[in-house]
Amino acid sequence: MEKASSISKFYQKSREERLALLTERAFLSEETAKLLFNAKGLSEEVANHLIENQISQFTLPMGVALNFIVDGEECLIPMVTEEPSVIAACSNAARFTRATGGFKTSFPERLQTGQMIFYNLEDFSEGKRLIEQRIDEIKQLAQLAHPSIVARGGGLVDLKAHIIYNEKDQAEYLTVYLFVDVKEAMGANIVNTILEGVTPVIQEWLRAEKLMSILSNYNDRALVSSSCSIPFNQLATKELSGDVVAEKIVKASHYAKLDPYRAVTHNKGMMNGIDAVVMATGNDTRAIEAGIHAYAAKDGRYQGLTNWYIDSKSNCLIGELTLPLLLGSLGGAINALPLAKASQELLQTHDAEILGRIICSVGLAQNFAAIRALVTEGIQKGHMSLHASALAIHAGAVGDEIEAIASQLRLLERMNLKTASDLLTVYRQQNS
Ligand SMILES: CC(C)(COP(=O)([O-])OP(=O)([O-])OC[C@H]1O[C@@H](n2cnc3c(N)ncnc32)[C@H](O)[C@@H]1OP(=O)([O-])[O-])[C@@H](O)C(=O)NCCC(=O)NCCSC(=O)C[C@@](C)(O)CC(=O)[O-]
Ligand SMILES: NC(=O)C1=CN([C@@H]2O[C@H](COP(=O)(O)OP(=O)(O)OC[C@H]3O[C@@H](n4cnc5c(N)ncnc54)[C@H](OP(=O)(O)O)[C@@H]3O)[C@@H](O)[C@H]2O)C=CC1
Repeated sequence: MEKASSISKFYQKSREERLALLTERAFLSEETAKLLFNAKGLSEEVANHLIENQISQFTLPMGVALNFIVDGEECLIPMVTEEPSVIAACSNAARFTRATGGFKTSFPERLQTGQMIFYNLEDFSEGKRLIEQRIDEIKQLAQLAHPSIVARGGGLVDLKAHIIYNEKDQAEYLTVYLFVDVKEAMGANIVNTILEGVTPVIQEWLRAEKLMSILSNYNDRALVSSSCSIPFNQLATKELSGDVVAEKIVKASHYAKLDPYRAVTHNKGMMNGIDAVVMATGNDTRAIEAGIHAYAAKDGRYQGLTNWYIDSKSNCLIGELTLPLLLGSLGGAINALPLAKASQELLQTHDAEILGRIICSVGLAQNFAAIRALVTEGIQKGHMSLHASALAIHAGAVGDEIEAIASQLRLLERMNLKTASDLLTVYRQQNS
């Protein structure tokens, strides 16, 4: 069967049928499908050795978003999240892009950043000049500090020295930034190892005090971009024509550049998708979140990160997103988490750069889904109908009761815990 990520009404199938379909379409081996079907959490020793003071395991649901084409490749998106409607929205959004070939990405460079911070220099400008004149020596020091990453074709690629001024505009620190090709890793440990090897020598050169050496999660030397185009005729609703919906989406994207109150929620919607895939692939969600939100404030004001505009020649709505995304396909906890490797199989890639391209596309799709709903029917219709099951469970429904109560909740004008509990009481009386 052709390897297509578009599988209609996938959500109406059982978990077993879904996994069988993904195996049939060669997105999963039989063995990995079995692992996913039977997964009951980490082994005791893994859980006990991954973190400190371990007392239990906290599991979250794992799903898959459909309909994605990224750089011409059909791919399924594993997502770990507790939030209803995120995966449905992501799948729905990707559907809109298929007619024009899905998402196209670019990833010009992927360098991890580290910084060494010095103070109490005699002459800050002289110190800066000294660093700039001895770049080759610093590269050799970096290679000595971590020879194996150089053997893998990586290592220190670039560096810069900046004088950091204080509020009184006085030179107070000299910071040396290193930019390292960390190959398939996210590279925090790699860069920190290089920094600890290089810093003492540079400190001697500068005859300065060292404040600290640490990688930076502000990865502006690992910027990935994704874009998509959606024909107006796909955007029409019962009430609004496609071009009007397109214009409202453009306005929603523009407004998120002007008002931080909206920008934060706009980006949170995008992060619903990004975090879910970062988590599913065993990557460091905190590092990714910190870097992306900092990048959203790069121009001095926190802004929405997606750009939506109209191409009147093609009558399409165009979406673009550029993000700092430095993920690993190995290293950290990735190799210790069996489902992280299963996620790579689903994504059909073990390449950290391609993972970044896909995740950027997921962020763009997730944002489209949210703002399209917001400027048309509103978010509650889709979101709450999928939230109904969570409400039914919260009310105490189990087994068949969950869908029985959820389907009744979806018919109501408003649903909440009280209506769910009342429905469950009646349902149990009728079925006892
Ligand atoms: C929820 C939908 C998709 C329904 O939208 P719909 O048009 O009623 O869905 P449909 O029944 O026509 O189905 C369309 C496709 O959606 C998917 N889909 C549809 N239903 C399911 C389901 N149960 N399970 C899995 N997938 C589902 C599926 O791919 C389906 O294709 P098909 O299988 O029919 O070929 C739509 O209303 C929507 O996208 N709403 C947006 C909801 C959203 O964005 N949720 C994210 C969390 S809220 C959030 O992001 C925070 C926010 C909003 O504040 C961000 C911000 O402010 O920017
Ligand atoms: N602020 C932050 O974000 C921080 C994050 N961390 C944590 O650091 C971890 C990530 O650091 P990272 O350096 O990626 O982790 P690891 O040190 O776990 O993985 C990198 C190592 O993997 C080995 N390796 C094997 N094949 C490759 C390959 N193809 N490309 C690159 N490396 C390869 C290399 O070791 P060798 O060459 O010796 O075989 C390399 O040093 C995460 O757990 C993160 O949470 C830690 C500190 C701060």
